[in-house]
Amino acid sequence: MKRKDSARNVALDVLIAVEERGAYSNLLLNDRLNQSTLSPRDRGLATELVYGTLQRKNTLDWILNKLVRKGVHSLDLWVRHLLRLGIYQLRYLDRVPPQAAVHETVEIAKVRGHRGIPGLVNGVLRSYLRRCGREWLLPDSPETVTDLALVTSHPEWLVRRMVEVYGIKTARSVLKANNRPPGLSVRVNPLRGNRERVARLLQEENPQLTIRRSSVSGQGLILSGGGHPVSGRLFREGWFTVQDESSMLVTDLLAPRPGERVLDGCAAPGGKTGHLAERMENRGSLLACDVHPHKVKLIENQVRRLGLSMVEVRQADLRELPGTGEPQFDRVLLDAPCSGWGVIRRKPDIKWSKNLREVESLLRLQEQLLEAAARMVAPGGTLVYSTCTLEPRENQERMIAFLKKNPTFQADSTLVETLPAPVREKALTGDGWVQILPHHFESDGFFIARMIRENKQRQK
Ligand SMILES: C[S@@+](CC[C@H](N)C(=O)[O-])C[C@H]1O[C@@H](n2cnc3c(N)ncnc32)[C@H](O)[C@@H]1O
Repeated sequence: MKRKDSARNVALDVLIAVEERGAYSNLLLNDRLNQSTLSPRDRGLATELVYGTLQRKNTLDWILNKLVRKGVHSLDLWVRHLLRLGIYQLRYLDRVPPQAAVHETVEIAKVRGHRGIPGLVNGVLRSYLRRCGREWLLPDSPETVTDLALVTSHPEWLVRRMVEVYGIKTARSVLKANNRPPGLSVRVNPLRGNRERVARLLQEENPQLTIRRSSVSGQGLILSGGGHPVSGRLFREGWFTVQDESSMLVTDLLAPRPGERVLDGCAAPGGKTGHLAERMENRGSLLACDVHPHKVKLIENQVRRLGLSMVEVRQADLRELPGTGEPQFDRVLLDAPCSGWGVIRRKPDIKWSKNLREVESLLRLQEQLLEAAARMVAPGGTLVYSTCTLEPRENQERMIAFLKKNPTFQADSTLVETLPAPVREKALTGDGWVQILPHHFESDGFFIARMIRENKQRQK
């Protein structure tokens, strides 16, 4: 039988490939959707199935382990994913009638598997429906690590760490927020028009959109309610860029001015590079560097679309950039590679594919990158260090170690005055850094530290 290009088949292909190749779901899904002939509605369903199934893996497996005699891990990889997809629809997707979910899932099993598999799939899904009720109830307000891991569907090691760092109440809010769908926010390009004007034009181009102003960044708009702003003329012509609000705040806090010399040390795919150049009104010098050749092209694409001519894009390891050691930049941004625990709702595979050992290997790289970035900050200049993670060893503890080793830098005490009031109230930490958690503004979790280099070199 020929395989149908359906939303469920696409979702299944992606889920299998994520596990087999350890690749990111968002990239694979984009590729697979681009090759498919799915309608916009089915593309939406495939996307929801992929992210939802990855997000809820723990809870789905808990259910399946009660329904599959030898346990979910005794099944072939593709059958396991197909059953997760089936149960996900039955438990979480109100808009798919249960009979349709069972039928479609069994049809896929018939095409892909031998005789026994459709029967198994049919039996498991029907038995879930039959046994529905108290058996599948989970605590509303879980109190233990095990329950929290099951209810919010995260690995226990991550839940344990979140509870250790933030306490049970905040950890619960973070983990629940990780399961809510991410919003769509865009950054207005002030070189094209101000926020009010771009909001008006976007509304004209997409009448069904609801548009709100961001309370986190003055250039941000939050879009909801449908439409495809990214496929329209305004996007192509560089009037706006899709970017998370917390990520916008990073550049706001570096606050580069027109005419300055600025370095974006880990720049790809270029979200913040474009923002820096916009704030600099395309005047001065901005060097955007990234170590990966294929990612450098992404920065170039961004810069071109936004009509920014001031940016020099360079493929280089920041630690070996010619001129490292010369304090030549007024402002330096280090948006460091990190464990990404602040963006789990966008990339749910992070919680299954990474672990605490990975943090260990990142710590050394972050330290070296920060040392290299710091050497290039001119006296009196500003250094911003940011990550999209919630792990203190990559954030607060990194800062404490850095300031101890580099006494010519200090935390910028004026940060508090420059923060938007809602960020100051929710995300300013006692030691003067910003740690946005995903439930604060329904945006990405981000850590941001701003430091100033002394104007005179310290006498020994
Ligand atoms: C968090 S991402 C940067 C995101 C980017 N600032 C943005 O807003 O679009 C971290 C980046 O650091 C880059 N990177 C990792 N090691 C590096 C190194 N040694 N030198 C320069 N870039 C590096 C990675 O390729 C990755 O693109």
